[in-house]
Amino acid sequence: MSKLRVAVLGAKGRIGSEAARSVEGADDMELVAALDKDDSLEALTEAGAQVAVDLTHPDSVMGNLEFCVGHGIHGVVGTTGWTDERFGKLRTWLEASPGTGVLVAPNFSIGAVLTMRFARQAARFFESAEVVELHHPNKADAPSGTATRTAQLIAAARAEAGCPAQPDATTSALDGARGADVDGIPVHAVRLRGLLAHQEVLFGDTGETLTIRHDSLHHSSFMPGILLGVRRVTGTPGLTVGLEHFMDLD
Ligand SMILES: NC(=O)C1=CN([C@@H]2O[C@H](COP(=O)(O)OP(=O)(O)OC[C@H]3O[C@@H](n4cnc5c(N)ncnc54)[C@H](OP(=O)(O)O)[C@@H]3O)[C@@H](O)[C@H]2O)C=CC1
Ligand SMILES: O=C(O)C1=N[C@H](C(=O)O)C[C@H](O)C1
Repeated sequence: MSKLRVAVLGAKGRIGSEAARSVEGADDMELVAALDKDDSLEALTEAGAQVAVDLTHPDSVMGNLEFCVGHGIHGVVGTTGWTDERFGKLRTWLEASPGTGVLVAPNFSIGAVLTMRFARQAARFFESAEVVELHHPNKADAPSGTATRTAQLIAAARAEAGCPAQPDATTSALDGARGADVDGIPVHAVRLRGLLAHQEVLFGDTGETLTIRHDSLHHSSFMPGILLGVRRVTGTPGLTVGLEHFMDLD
């Protein structure tokens, strides 16, 4: 069987360089392009790339995707910075390119995906919920894409179950002391040398708390998820948000 022709965008970056090595090491894939900032996207079509893995920067990802989708190249996207407006644009491009698929995954690590799933399950049983994400200090965005998604999932599960707003008697606070408000869930971002990517989801109710913690200790934690995304996206036209849709969890 012929190998999947895969390109990596952001191939000199922390995660992109690891992804390029993983694609090269996969028996069913061929790394046909490894591009970084200022490289021409035309190299993707010249190389006949079928899938582009984007691990670049929130400022770059939309331009890359407009090109890829416009040329029928499937996308596997780990880059953060997603908003409803950005998803809207991507959907429009995909509608004009039927057959092309894009996976946007806030986190490719299996443990982080499961953390989000468990947090969603737990959300309706506790009065209070907060998210703390901890990352290396070179990270451009805060809060992390994973923490934002986790908070959105918790908030949606609580709304669906008819949970009231959570208690918080704060009437005076320094700016930022209660974190960012993501759909009513406080999200706190720590940036600390020595860390990679970590998250705690805290739930509390009368007399008990539940903490779900996940730690990515090396960029290798994201690789099985990226390779899974590449294998599945070619048969999944349109937009898929979250690796869980490719993990047969239900
Ligand atoms: N979903 C997931 O599981 C994960 C997602 N991420 C996300 O991936 C992104 C990258 O993270 P990280 O590797 O730490 O960041 P890095 O800054 O180490 O790497 C990004 C690389 O992309 C390059 N780049 C910027 N613009 C373009 C462009 N238009 N085309 C090609 N390359 C470009 C950068 O070049 P230059 O430095 O010159 O700007 C840099 O080499 C972030 O958004 C991060 O949050 C990270 C880990 C896991
Ligand atoms: O920038 C990172 O490093 C990471 N970014 C992603 C995010 O913002 O959630 C995924 C992971 O946390 C690593």
